[in-house]
Amino acid sequence: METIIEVNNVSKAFKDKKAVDGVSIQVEKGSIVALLGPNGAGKTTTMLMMLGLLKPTSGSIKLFGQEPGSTAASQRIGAMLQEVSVMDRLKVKELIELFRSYYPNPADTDYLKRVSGLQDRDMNRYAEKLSGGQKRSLSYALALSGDPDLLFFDEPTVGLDITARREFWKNVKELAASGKTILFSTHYLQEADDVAHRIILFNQGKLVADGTPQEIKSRLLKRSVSFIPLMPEQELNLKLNEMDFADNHMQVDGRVVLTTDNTDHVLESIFRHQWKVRDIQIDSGSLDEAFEQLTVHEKESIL
Ligand SMILES: Nc1ncnc2c1ncn2[C@@H]1O[C@H](COP(=O)(O)OP(=O)(O)OP(=O)(O)O)[C@@H](O)[C@H]1O
Repeated sequence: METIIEVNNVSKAFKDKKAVDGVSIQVEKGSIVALLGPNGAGKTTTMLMMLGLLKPTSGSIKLFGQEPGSTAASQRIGAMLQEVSVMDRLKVKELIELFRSYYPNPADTDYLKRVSGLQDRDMNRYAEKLSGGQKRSLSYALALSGDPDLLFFDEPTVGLDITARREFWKNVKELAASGKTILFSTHYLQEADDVAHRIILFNQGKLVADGTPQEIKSRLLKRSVSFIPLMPEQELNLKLNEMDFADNHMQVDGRVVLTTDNTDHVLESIFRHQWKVRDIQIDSGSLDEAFEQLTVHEKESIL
């Protein structure tokens, strides 16, 4: 596997505020990686350092083995950042041609039009006259204009309607399947889960989890086993206190609910010790709730 991005113990401080704190990341060719985290977690700052637009306070970053910001690295990357700022007094087609001219092997203009959803009529409009959604389409076309090997998208779907969002991710998956590497930031676990091969979870400048969506979800998700008890209160309490595999238990609407990492162990224990219960159910907690809880706890790590 070819390593495309290498981030080694990088920190970034703004005055006395540590925006990014000791982050290390390696990204392999052809992967789609989500930087996930709440507002202010350090995702954009990390991305700007990878792009060479901000210098780390400490640590090092390499793209394709080169310094971020170097010509060798810049010619192989494209980016769509949160702030869509386009040059005034240039028409859409002029901007696209200008960007294409920066790269040794630019993408075909018709391809850029097609994947970005820009219409023929948009090509002769001044960029500053475009709607918010159209500016984003232009920004996407510009990010792809150099046919880059590595793409950065900072919250790319904010403001897009459902159809545009679906189209965007379909195209991103095709890009990855053709060998491009994609890094995007998002606030939404669901979006990261739907699209990314790997999720890197940020909180308060730190990397708090890194794994496949399945791994991240199984770490975030607490499951529960619940049942209606058919034994006296005293016996039930005794049994609950002896149960090793549950993190905690509570009673809700006549049901006993045991929260656990391992429902198999809890079930096995219930059957082995012949608990008198009925209507056993297994449930998953809400992913969004778990994610929210994880990211509000300062410095908590699930690595
Ligand atoms: N230029 C700057 N000067 C001072 N502080 C900054 C600067 N840029 C970012 N920060 C601070 O660094 C922290 C991380 O910000 P960053 O924009 O990287 O987070 P984020 O995860 O991208 O958040 P969001 O999802 O809201 O974009 C925040 O506390 C932010 O206020």
